[in-house]
Amino acid sequence: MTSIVEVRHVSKSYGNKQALKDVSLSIPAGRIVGLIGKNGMGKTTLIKLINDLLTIDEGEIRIDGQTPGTATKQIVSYLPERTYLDRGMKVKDVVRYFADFYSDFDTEKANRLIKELGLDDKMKIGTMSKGMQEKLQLILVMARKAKLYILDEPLGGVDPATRDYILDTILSNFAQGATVVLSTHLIADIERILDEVIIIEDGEIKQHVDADTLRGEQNCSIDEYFRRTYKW
Ligand SMILES: Nc1ncnc2c1ncn2[C@@H]1O[C@H](COP(=O)(O)OP(=O)(O)OP(=O)(O)O)[C@@H](O)[C@H]1O
Repeated sequence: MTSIVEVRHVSKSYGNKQALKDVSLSIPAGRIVGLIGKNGMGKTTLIKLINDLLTIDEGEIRIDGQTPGTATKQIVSYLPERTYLDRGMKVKDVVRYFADFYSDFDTEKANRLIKELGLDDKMKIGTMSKGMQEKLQLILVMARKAKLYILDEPLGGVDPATRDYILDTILSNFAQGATVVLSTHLIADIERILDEVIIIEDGEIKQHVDADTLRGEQNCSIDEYFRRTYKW
């Protein structure tokens, strides 16, 4: 299987806090991969390195064979942990902005999802709740025809009833053959969509397994296994 993300012996520190310790992993193309770990374990740091938002101390990363940078940003659609949308803009203006900025952005799809998820395109970002802003951000990210979608805590501020809807939106909207990496500590909610699970603890990769294999071997859900093994 060809891999879309290769991380080789990557370490990263903030001052004297080592956030990632000699991390190596390979993510095959076409899979939905969960990056699972408790708060502060290094998920966002790894995701930011993949997105060229932080510099690597040691090791190397390749996205579709290339070092993270301008070229990889063309093929990676990234949902950051925090909302970054301009509060003064209306939903429809943000959609236009994305369409101008990304050549792979599908305006029709974005507008359809905005309707489906019950958002009003005339609303100003600043008047929307945090959960509504998160939904909009996810729509914008999923409306790109990217090779790789990286979603940092996509369910963060969304109510439980909406989570399934969001997951279905992810499932039914990523481009054919693309890869989705999503980070979360809410395993129970997302495990049904995962092909692979990467467990990160204290900046180290503890396990990288096929979701069905893990469930079969352990005879329980990934959520149960994770709670039992990592004292969740
Ligand atoms: N800018 C920073 N300066 C100093 N330490 C940082 C900084 N950003 C992260 N850290 C530390 O690095 C470690 C990993 O943080 P990171 O944000 O990658 O974790 P995470 O798994 O994404 O957590 P969460 O689920 O809470 O978002 C934590 O101990 C955190 O305190």
